[in-house]
Amino acid sequence: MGSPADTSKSIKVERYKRYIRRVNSTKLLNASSKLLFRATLLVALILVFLFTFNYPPLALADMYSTQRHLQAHSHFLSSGAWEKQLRHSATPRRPNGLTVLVTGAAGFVGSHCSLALKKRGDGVLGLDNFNAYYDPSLKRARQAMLAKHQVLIVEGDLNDTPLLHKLLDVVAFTHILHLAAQAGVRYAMHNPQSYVTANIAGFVNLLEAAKSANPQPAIVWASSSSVYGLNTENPFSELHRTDQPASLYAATKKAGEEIAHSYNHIYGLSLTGLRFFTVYGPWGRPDMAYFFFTKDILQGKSIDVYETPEGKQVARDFTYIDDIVKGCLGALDTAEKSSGSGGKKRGAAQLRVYNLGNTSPVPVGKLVSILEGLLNSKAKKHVIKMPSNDGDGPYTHANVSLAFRDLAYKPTTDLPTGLRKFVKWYVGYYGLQTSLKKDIPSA
Ligand SMILES: O=C(O)[C@H]1O[C@H](OP(=O)(O)OP(=O)(O)OC[C@H]2O[C@@H](n3ccc(=O)[nH]c3=O)[C@H](O)[C@@H]2O)[C@H](O)[C@@H](O)[C@@H]1O
Repeated sequence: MGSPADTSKSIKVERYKRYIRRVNSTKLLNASSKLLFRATLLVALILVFLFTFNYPPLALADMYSTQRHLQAHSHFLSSGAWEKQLRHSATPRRPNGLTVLVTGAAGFVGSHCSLALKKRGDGVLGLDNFNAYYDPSLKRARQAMLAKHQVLIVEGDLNDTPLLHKLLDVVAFTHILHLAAQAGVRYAMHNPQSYVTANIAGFVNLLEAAKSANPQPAIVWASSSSVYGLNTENPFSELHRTDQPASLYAATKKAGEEIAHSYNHIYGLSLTGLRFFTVYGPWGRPDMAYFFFTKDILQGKSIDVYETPEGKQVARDFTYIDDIVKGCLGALDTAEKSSGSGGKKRGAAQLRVYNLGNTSPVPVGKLVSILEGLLNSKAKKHVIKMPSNDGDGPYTHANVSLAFRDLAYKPTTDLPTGLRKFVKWYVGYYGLQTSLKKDIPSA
């Protein structure tokens, strides 16, 4: 046993040691928390740098797509109610009615077709990504118009694979009317990637989902008159060359036709491509000439009217929307079933391509003079040579005998009649009735 002095000394030594251990461990804690803090700061700085300076489009696009993905997934999770809404919209209200997924349903042709299908008792579910290629508020207005008719549009992208699979799982679609695309001939010079993303990757993604579905739906989709490219035979027939596209837009549509061939061949998907010829009408696309000419004429701004390098007028086979809708419905009604199921081909399936035009080309100068009459305003015309490198062609002219034979397609609206209907809608939609000096003359 030691003396009391020894004991007190050893207690003090022990207390000191504990003190030192505590100090050391606090130092260690401080050091590691400092390290942690610095690491967190570094990670945060790197993230801020990536998002803000380094890859803004990529990082933001990823963020938005993840957000949309999560939104879609949160729909999936609270799925009962959401799935019920999908099924309600997609259920036909007539015996043997079609069950159609319409992609691009908030678009020009998509909204008209969705409404026409719904009105005759078919089930329609829309899909649209509401992108900002042109004023999204017009797309929202079309969506609201469709909602009044119990057509639901799911907000989502063609490239969102889980979403597509989910939609095809929830509803046994008999048909897909695929109209979602990056449209516009000249914009391809400015944003080529958007054409590849929507018209090629998006189309393949849709076909992948459709081929795996059970039952496989039949697919009708929008190709374009622009696939005729440098073809000089006239009027354009489905038998003519389409291997000389004059724009990237045309090339992606032509690629779509070839991709359709391969999915038909490998998986037995029933596929019908429709080559639309410059579609116009109420609820149309603001990026198209007839639409922005109307706006500019009313605002007293000058318009560029193109002529060919040889000084000739350019002409288009302008086709009225109601005629195009009849062609789309005719194609859906005559589409045979896909032959495969669950990704396996069980036999040959239908593969078709049709022109849907008006069979009557009109020079752009004539389009302008019709608008001048309807708007009661003189256009400030600026006639210029067509920019040589923007993919534009001098004229289009459809031979529609195949569509007439197989789809009973027969266009009935001439340009003056169709433009009158467009202008009537335009002044109503934008609330301009009173600014026009006189009423739009009726037919
Ligand atoms: O037929 C088609 O498949 C294509 O029709 C239209 O393309 P486009 O015929 O070029 O339609 P607009 O851009 O409205 O041009 C119509 C006419 O006006 C002319 N134009 C265009 C713009 C302009 O400022 N001035 C002008 O005279 C064009 O050369 C063309 O002859 C659509 O924009 C495409 O999405 C569609 O695929």
